[in-house]
Amino acid sequence: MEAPPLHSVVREVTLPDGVRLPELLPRLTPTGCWIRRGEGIVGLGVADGATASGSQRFVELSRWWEERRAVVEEAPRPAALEQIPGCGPTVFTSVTYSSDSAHASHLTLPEVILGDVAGHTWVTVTTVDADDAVAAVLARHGLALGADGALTLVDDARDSPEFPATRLRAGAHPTEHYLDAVAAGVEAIEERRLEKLVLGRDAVVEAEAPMPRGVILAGLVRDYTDCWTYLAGDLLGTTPEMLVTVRGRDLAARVLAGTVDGSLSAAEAREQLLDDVKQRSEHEIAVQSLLAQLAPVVELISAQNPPAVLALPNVHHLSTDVTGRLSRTADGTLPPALTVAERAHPTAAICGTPTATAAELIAALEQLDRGPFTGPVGWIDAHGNADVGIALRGGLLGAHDRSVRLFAGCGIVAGSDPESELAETRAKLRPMLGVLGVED
Ligand SMILES: C=C(O[C@@H]1C=C(C(=O)O)C=C[C@H]1O)C(=O)O
Repeated sequence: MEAPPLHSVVREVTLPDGVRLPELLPRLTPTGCWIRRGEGIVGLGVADGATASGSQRFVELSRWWEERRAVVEEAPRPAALEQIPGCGPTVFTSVTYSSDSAHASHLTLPEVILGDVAGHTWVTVTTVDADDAVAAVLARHGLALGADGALTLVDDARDSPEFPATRLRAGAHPTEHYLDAVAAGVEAIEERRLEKLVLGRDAVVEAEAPMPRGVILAGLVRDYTDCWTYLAGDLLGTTPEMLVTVRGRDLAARVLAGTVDGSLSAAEAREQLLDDVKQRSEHEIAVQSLLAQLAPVVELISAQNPPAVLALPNVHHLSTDVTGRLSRTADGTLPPALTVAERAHPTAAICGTPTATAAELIAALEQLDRGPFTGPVGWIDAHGNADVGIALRGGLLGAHDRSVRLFAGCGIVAGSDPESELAETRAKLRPMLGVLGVED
């Protein structure tokens, strides 16, 4: 059966009270979010969507959006907004790290998307029902649009909701399990079974009442300006690592591997990252894995060399930006963003080298369903532009948003010390623990 068309309208607006999008977040209940350095998009409600699992999850999701975006009937867009990526119907997506996960991978097309990019603020309204008026859709999300383009909040939620009391409890395993897993990983590397693997662990934060998603996101946006703050389905966090950005034929990525604590000064961090053989080789493995995996879909690709140091409030990372140009497929089209993401995933930054050996050992040692953690997360618009990050420094909300399962992991190479790696996972949990008001 042919999919019914999607109807979409884009309007240039001023946001309520003339604020920027991040300031509006605490007063919204978003279903999708992607913000960095104060700019991005926030989705409200769900117009349509798809889920998939197993080894064909990328293919199934990608096919669904290719079919859906082909039947979008869009009202003429204001000229100033024609070229803005993420404007118009856009899906938020989260794909699981492993094909074995019990969690679903999904695409979510919000009914309303508020955008604030490059000095433009707009609203995209997408419906399946052609008779669903823009005003009625906006009203469902507490918004009203004046004739002058001023967007207002109808129920006037001036103040952010109270954040409930929270507490931290252990995840699937006690921390000793993580120390043992790292020690076993180092042993496997010393036996030359593999070069590198990434081991993760989880922790759970419970709340006395539902935690307002908009407040969590606003906190992450405020504290981690240089990261991409995301929400897709029940997954939210703030990631510094970009799996793949697609703008037309242009592709970009940011590879991170090699980490020291954020309490070090810039000079100390540079010395311990740039001048350290172990950190540099761990980083190089991750960069090379991405370049090799993307080779079949690019005609040009290059990596920054030497790497830079990315300073975040909680950690410093070795960081390499990659840029390239996508190859056209046999029929002259460009590969869809999710196909490119599937190629790139999993990089050695979140899995290891060789990939298959590392993936097997991760499953055996972590004993954790990572779900969407370390999987692709981001958005894809109807022109095929996309930002797909790696889901790090985040967690998965539980029933009624009264709990969140957090995840953090570390790259293990020859000579890695279990206690230091455990400390590194603590540092990587800090963005979420901070905004959830929990002390580790
Ligand atoms: C796995 C995580 O981070 C990854 C591991 C890194 C490392 O070991 O140095 C650095 C960045 C990420 O690629 C995480 O944040 O949970």
